[in-house]
Parts: sequence; structure tokens; C-alpha cells
Amino acid sequence: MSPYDLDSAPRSLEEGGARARLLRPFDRPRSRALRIGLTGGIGSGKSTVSSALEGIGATLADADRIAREVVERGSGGLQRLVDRFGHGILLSSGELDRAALAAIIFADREAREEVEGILHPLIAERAAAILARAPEDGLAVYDVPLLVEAGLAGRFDAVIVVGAPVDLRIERLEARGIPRDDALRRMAAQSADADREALAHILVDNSGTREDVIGLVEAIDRSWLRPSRPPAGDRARKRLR
Ligand SMILES: CC(C)(COP(=O)(O)OP(=O)(O)OC[C@H]1O[C@@H](n2cnc3c(N)ncnc32)[C@H](O)[C@@H]1O)[C@@H](O)C(=O)NCCC(=O)NCCS
Ligand SMILES: Nc1ncnc2c1ncn2[C@@H]1O[C@H](COP(=O)(O)OP(=O)(O)OP(=O)(O)O)[C@@H](O)[C@H]1O
Repeated sequence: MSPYDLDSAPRSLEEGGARARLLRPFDRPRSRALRIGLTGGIGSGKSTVSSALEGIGATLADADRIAREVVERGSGGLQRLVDRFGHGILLSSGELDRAALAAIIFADREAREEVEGILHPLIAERAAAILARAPEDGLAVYDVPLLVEAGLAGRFDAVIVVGAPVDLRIERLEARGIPRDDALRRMAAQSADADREALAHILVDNSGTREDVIGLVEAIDRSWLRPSRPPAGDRARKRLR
């Protein structure tokens, strides 16, 4: 690891109603991708931020997406859930009844920990395989809602925490068809905002529009993640030479 000089970088960035703060500088490794852990409570905008990072070339592993893959019909992961919770968690098609499993785990902490004990190692293995493909000078981003809860913060060079006021998160989730009660039950199963923020290098406030936060991600990259990189226009010109 070489020291990564962020001394002269701005400490905060703004794009419309979206803001970012650099809470702690971080080191950038010389010969491998920068490992970024991206987290936030339900409905904070992690997926929006991680898609924006993917859009500027980051290699992305999305824990929620992988969590679906490891319980696909016929998978070993799904079989282990059925062994533990019975066929009541299956739809007639043989697929996981996600609402049924959600009803169990967000009402019963022990059941949730059992499910996490079964699925998290499977998710972590696939995520590691995806992130290992990131080029040396690239960004390897792990979008993982339970980064803090699972004690993963120390595995990353930089932790980005996305946040927004709870009412706004609930409003956005309702617009996506997730009822308020369901959102609140999931929030109760997650760390408090303050616990996530205590581990953040970069804190993103996603209170503005989608366009704001997407623009902010580009500014974060230019100012803090890959500041020594030539601007996109220069890179395109170099390729043409
Ligand atoms: C219970 C399940 C089937 C519900 O599926 P559903 O399609 O309704 O939700 P989805 O998977 O898209 O998750 C949406 C959000 O719920 C929250 N959430 C999901 N699992 C958990 C959990 N174990 N603890 C706290 N919050 C959770 C996260 O904020 C996540 O982003 C699913 O969330 C699941 O399998 N959870 C257990 C695996 C897990 O821990 N996943 C989190 C990523 S590591
Ligand atoms: N700045 C924004 N303005 C308006 N809507 C937004 C904004 N950011 C995200 N959203 C919407 O809010 C919802 C939650 O955002 P997103 O899926 O990115 O959050 P998340 O943290 O990944 O959620 P989850 O924990 O459920 O996976 C989505 O429907 C998304 O399109």
C-alpha cells in the first residue's frame, strides 16, 4: 500500500441536492484495484450509486443480486433453506417464495441469523470471484447492505455509505411497491445510521434527484477515487492516437 494523497482534495462535494463528505482519507493500493465497500440502509440508494459506479467502469458485485442467484430453483442454497424451513417457503413453481421467507426472517431474529448463516458464505464466494476480475487500476465495488452488520468493513480500502432521511427512503420504497411496514421491519433488522457512518470514509447524502447523485458519483471518482486519472475526454483522445 502506498499513501494516497488526498490532502489537497476537497473535503466535500455537491451536485444539486446530493452531497458527499470525505470523513477519513484512505490509502490506494499500487498494484491492485481499489476495493470499495458500498452500503446503506434499505432504500438509501445503494443500487443507484453502484449502477453509477458501474457506468464509469467499476467492476460491481451486488450482494442482493447474488443472493437471488444462490437460491435459484434447484440450487443447493435453496435446498438448504427448504431443509430448515419446509416446503412452505416454495411457490408452486418450485421457486423461492421471497415474501414468505421475508415474513419469517423479519419477524424472528434467530431465523434471520440462520438464513444468513446459510446464504452469506455462498454470496461472499461469488462476490469474491466477480471482484477478482477488476483490473489493477480499476475500482472493485461490493454493494452489500449488511456490510456493517457482518463485520466486513476492514476488508475494503474505502467504505462508502449512502444515506437519506428515513421518510424519504420510505417514500421511495413505497413508490417501488414496498409497503411502509415492511420497510420499517427491515430497517429494524439493520444497523443504525450512526453505526454505518462511524465506519464510512465517504458519506453520500442522496437527498437530491437521481441525476444529482449520478453526477455526484462522477465527482467522487474524479476527486477521491481516481484523482490521478486523466479526464474522460483525454482518455478518449489517447485511444485515438
Ligand atoms: C428475505 C428475502 C428473500 C426477501 O427478498 P426481497 O426480494 O423481498 O428483498 P431483496 O432480497 O431484494 O432485499 C431488499 C433489501 O432488504 C434488506 N435485507 C435483505 N436481507 C436482509 C437481512 N438478512 N437483514 C437485514 N436486511 C435485509 C436489504 O436492505 C436489501 O437491500 C431476501 O432479502 C433474502 O434472501 N435475504 C437473506 C439474504 C441476505 O442477507 N441478503 C442481504 C444481502 S447479503
Ligand atoms: N435520488 C433519488 N431520487 C428519487 N428516487 C431515487 C433516488 N435514489 C434512489 N431512488 C429510488 O429509490 C428506490 C431505492 O433506491 P435503490 O434501489 O437505489 O436503494 P437501495 O439502497 O439499493 O435499496 P434496497 O436496500 O432496497 O436494495 C428505488 O426505487 C430508486 O429508483
